[in-house]
Amino acid sequence: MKLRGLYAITDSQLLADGRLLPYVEAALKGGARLLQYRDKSSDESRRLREAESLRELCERHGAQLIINDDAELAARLGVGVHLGQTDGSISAARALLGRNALVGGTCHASLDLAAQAVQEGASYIAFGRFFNSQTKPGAPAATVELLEQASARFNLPVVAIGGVTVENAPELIGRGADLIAVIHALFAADSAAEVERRAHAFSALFQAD
Ligand SMILES: Cc1ncc(COP(=O)(O)OP(=O)(O)O)c(N)n1
Ligand SMILES: Cc1nc(C(=O)O)sc1CCOP(=O)(O)O
Ligand SMILES: [Mg+2]
Repeated sequence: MKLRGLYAITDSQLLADGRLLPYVEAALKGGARLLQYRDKSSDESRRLREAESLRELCERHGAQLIINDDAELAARLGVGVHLGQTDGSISAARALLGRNALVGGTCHASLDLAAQAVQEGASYIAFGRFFNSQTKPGAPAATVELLEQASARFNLPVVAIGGVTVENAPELIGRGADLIAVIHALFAADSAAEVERRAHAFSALFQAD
């Protein structure tokens, strides 16, 4: 499957109080191709329960689930993982999860980090942050030129993350982003219907080009 389109990422605060499953289902109905479960808590049993429910939703909607930070949980569920620079090695995750699993890596604004991720067996390389991020204001900044350089140099899907909105995403896609990873502009919404509308709007950007 070609990895291209909306990459939705969950947020524990925005999706608290019973919003996790209905809002995620709305994002999937709106066309999200990848879903990352990003929960920084240490409540293992809740994390397992939620991740299992998300896996079921993703299966139903033909999307792929990716667990943030936690290759062991990904292995337990038979899904993918996203790893940052301090979350363990991509090659170890690849060995654990097998050759068909999605293993993504954070490359910040560095082509050298991307080259290393590619060499270790990553499925995609993620760059950011491109705009001010409400979710992660301290993330190091990247420029859009990096997307062109990365897509010319590496034969892997390129993900753009950080402050992405429906308004600024077209530039990222135009410069080479295959996937746009979004938290706030997708899930900071008053209703599941609004999340679905936003997800459709993000997804439509990929049909236009
Ligand atoms: C698609 C995608 N890209 C980058 C990140 C950031 O990962 P990381 O640097 O490990 O930071 P945390 O998300 O763990 O806070 C990501 N999660 N997803
Ligand atoms: C989790 C994360 N990683 C980033 C990076 O630059 O590596 S930016 C970010 C937050 C993305 O959320 P929002 O769409 O709300 O800005
Ligand atoms: Mg991480």
